[in-house]
Amino acid sequence: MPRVLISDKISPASVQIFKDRGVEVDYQPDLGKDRDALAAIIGNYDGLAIRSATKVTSKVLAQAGQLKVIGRAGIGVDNVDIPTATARGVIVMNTPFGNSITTAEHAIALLLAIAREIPAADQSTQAGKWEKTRFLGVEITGKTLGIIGCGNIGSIVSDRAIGLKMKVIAFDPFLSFERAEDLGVEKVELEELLSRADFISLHTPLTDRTKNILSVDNLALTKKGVRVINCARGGLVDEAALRKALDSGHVAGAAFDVFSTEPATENPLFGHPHVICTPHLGASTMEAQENVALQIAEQMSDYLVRGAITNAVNFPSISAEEAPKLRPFILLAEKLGSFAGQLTDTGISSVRITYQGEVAAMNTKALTSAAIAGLLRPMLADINVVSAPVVAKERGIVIEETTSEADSDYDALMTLTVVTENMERSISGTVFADGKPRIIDIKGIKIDAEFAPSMIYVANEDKPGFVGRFASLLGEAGVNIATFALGRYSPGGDAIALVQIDGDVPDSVMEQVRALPQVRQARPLVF
Ligand SMILES: NC(=O)C1=CN([C@@H]2O[C@H](COP(=O)(O)OP(=O)(O)OC[C@H]3O[C@@H](n4cnc5c(N)ncnc54)[C@H](O)[C@@H]3O)[C@@H](O)[C@H]2O)C=CC1
Ligand SMILES: O=C(O)C(=O)COP(=O)(O)O
Repeated sequence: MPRVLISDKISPASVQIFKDRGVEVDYQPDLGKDRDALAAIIGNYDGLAIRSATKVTSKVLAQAGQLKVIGRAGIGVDNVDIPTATARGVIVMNTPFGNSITTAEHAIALLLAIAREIPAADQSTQAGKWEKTRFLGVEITGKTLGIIGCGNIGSIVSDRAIGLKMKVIAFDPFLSFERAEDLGVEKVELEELLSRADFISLHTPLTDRTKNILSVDNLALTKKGVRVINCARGGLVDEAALRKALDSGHVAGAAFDVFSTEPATENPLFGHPHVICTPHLGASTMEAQENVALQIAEQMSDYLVRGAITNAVNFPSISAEEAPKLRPFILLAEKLGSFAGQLTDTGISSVRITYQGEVAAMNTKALTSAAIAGLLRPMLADINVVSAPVVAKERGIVIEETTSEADSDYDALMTLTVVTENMERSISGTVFADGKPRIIDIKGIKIDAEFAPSMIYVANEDKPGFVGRFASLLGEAGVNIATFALGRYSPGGDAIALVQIDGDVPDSVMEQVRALPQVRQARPLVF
């Protein structure tokens, strides 16, 4: 009988679901906080059910010899080392929608609480002070709410705020104008949001692009008297800079549920009279906890007992028989998607995926899902291969799939074309006999390169001198080139370089590369 450890405060209702489905359960809701204790016993379990307190690090995973599945009763899986879990063949599942309404309601509660200083007024009143003139709040009717990240939770917050007669503006590069119109929100750029919003509420995942999205510079662009609400992830706001802006009176208030270090026992925001803090309570309602607990217990049992995969963030739903043949193509699809996603900064209107040769006869639905998940992952919180097409559709992205078993230069060829408001870019790849995915064409330019953990993509003019100067720049910065692939349309025409490097490339070096006269675009890529 498979064994599952529950190491966080997940509703005990989940225990019965596991038992009813033939899974043995060990309910130790406080264990997750102690990484050493978790690492000491994790080797005995096939499944681990968690919320956000358990940190599933590579050290914990190294001891998890028989672990097959990690189930997150909630949305964010940033407390799980997913690359390591994936490398160890451990499926990571979440419950992408079970607590979104509850979290949106918490953001609205904080918005009202900070507008009327309810916690401070409560404390003062219960201390017998009756300070009626101290607490002069602001009305929210007619005020502008700026939503940063208008996905599941951001769109529910928008809906509730519109109900409260607020004007909602949203910055989200992946929000289509049609979807914004349906939601009744005005899609704007970040700078405009910062300059117009009376309240700002954050609802993005924490990624390289969203880290410190409210930085010292961006806070300086906000309207005097703005109030900031963060119910998404700590790290989206520079907390020290926000404290300074509160101290100077530029920012009138802040309400935070999440912090850059959790549990937050000390924080720059603590102690300010116009700050409200809650201890990561966004998802903490009876209803949401019941939803996510029952859902995760069902999903994990289905996998452990029947091999069915639902809501996995690191694997598509596929049967046991087709898995070995499909796996390298799933990897190819994810990487082609990831390549395109990392190069795309504006809203995507459509994606075309063409399968030629032997891949056309495979489970192209799973492959397309994997490609879309790879494409959207740089922008979306923990998107999974099952929900990727639905999420894309919700965002107004049209997906076209074409299959042709006719011969091409390759036994199997997959081409992904991304269309945005102002450009179209395609990339093709195949899987070689060694089982490794390879890039063979970018924007119609032939190239031959493997995907590597750290790469630099350059689009340039095919003029003498570029390769030498580019390589010298990297060399002078101590960046070692592992492989170097070049391609071009025609002599002197558009060209690309795809370079595999050891380690990361500093931003300053990328700036210098972009400044080379022949360079049109240069991006670091990670796979
Ligand atoms: N406080 C709490 O207890 C809870 C917090 N959360 C957190 O809330 C966040 C949002 O969750 P969902 O709405 O379910 O995620 P989602 O994936 O549905 O939405 C995220 C949105 O952020 C947008 N986005 C990504 N990068 C962006 C950027 N650079 N600038 C602007 N927008 C960007 C995406 O396009 C997407 O629409 C996650 O971080 C999640 O972990 C979720 C549940 C409970
Ligand atoms: O679902 C999420 O992303 C959350 O942040 C909720 O976290 P929690 O389960 O309350 O520890």
